Amino acid sequence: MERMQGDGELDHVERPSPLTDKEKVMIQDSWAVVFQSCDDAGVAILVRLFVSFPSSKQLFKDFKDIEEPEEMQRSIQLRKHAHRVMTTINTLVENLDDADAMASALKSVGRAHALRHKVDPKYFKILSGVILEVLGEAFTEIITAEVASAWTKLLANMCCAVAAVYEEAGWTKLSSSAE
Ligand code: HEM
Repeated sequence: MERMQGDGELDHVERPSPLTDKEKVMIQDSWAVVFQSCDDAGVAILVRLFVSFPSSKQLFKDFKDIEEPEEMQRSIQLRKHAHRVMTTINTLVENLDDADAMASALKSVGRAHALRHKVDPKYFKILSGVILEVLGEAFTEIITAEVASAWTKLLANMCCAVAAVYEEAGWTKLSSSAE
């Protein structure tokens, strides 16, 4: 059964305060460990997303009808997307001090998902929660409450930037609420 989810309306995305230097270091240090298992961690995150929020897999033609997590894990399309998600997060982490580089990475992700893939922006918010959940479980020693709160800020910034790109691209509530 689908877990509860936000309504994903673009005007409800609040921009968090900027990351402090201490938070940036916590993000970089924890990511250095997580990124060593880039593909495994990425697949675990996406499988959790698609199991907990089945409506989020409807746009992936190769596995939209698959329900078994073990079978999902074997999907090349899922693995490819997991890799893309993780490498984009890596770009964000590498550019925490370069707002333009971060904005440009998120602009291309936002435009592709809004215009080409027609992904409801609410899934970016949902994915952020799933990332925190899975990393918190898999890296208990590393993702302390303080580190998790720094990540929450970074992911909220990501959702905010993506929402702004969706708005710019003319995404309408009509298509975002159709479910
Ligand atoms: C941090 C978040 C995400 C990143 C960095 C990301 C990254 C990407 C990239 C780089 C592509 C290929 C883009 C292109 O066509 O030029 C892609 C494709 C796609 N993404 Fe995402 N994505 C994210 C979140 C999501 C979410 C939340 C969904 C939906 C639940 C989603 C659904 C799709 C779909 C349906 C495609 C096209 C099919 C495919 O390439 O397999 N993405 N994504």
